[in-house]
Amino acid sequence: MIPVVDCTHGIISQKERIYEALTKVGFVYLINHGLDEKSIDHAFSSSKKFFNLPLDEKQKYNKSDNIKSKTGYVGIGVETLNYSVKSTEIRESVNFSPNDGSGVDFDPSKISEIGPLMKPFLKELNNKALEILEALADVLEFDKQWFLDQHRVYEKPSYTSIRFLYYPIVPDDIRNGSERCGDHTDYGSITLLLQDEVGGLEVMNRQGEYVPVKPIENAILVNSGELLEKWTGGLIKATRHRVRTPPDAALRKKVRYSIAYFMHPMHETIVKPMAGDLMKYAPVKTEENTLKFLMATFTN
Ligand SMILES: O=C(O)CCC(=O)C(=O)O
Ligand SMILES: [Fe+2]
Repeated sequence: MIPVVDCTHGIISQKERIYEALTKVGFVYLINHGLDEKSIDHAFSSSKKFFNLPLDEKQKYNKSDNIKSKTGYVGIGVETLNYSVKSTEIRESVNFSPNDGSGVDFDPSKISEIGPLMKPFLKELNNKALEILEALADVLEFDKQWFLDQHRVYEKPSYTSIRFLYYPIVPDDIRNGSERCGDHTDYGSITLLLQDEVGGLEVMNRQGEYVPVKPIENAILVNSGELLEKWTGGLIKATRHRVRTPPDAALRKKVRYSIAYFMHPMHETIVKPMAGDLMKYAPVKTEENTLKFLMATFTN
């Protein structure tokens, strides 16, 4: 169901295929994307070391009560992505942002399990996300610089963040279809997801049915968020997705790790349709729009 695009000759050379996948499915797998595999392995092993710490150690890095901050450790039950249902989602995460403008300084290199290599990795992911956005601008016939100018996230505050996700074993008596991550769309511009081999991610098709996504080793799974849908007047889709425990009995006993890079425009950016149906969405200010989601999904 999810198109696989080989980027051996560069992201830009595959711009039409990437665009087409995001308009039809809202998700696309990129292989041979140029992101260093050693950096990916290192990121996963750091994540495992961190989540293996005792709970009280992890809680020292708790997300601040400042709702405007997206960074820090988020324990089980603190965040519910499907806020219309509010059942506990069995997931932990730890989040870092280049600059979320909250004034909360949460530096990954201060956690010895995560270490100093995380900053260059974040930058690599950021560059990859910018490359994808530039390719999309090209297909949409926007100014080549358009998306780049809205995502200067190292210079100005934004909700751009990297999120290490850990899904512990789900007890057998919990079966609600979205035990690990509730049904949602991402609310930024694009998300780059790296996942281990366990599986469980499901993406909604156009008939409204959930379809499992098969993990592909070292591939980047890209999906478009709400703001890209608005910017393109509905041409590019923000598709619903969730993470459930796999039905396979052996896999159900496995913990799962994934790493997501959420690219958001700068707080100050006003997003309004520039293609497709120009009347479909009212303009939104990025910071306020995202804050609305944070208030709905976090219990603190
Ligand atoms: O862990 C995953 O595979 C997906 C997580 C996700 O969709 C999210 O955090 O927005
Ligand atoms: Fe998501």
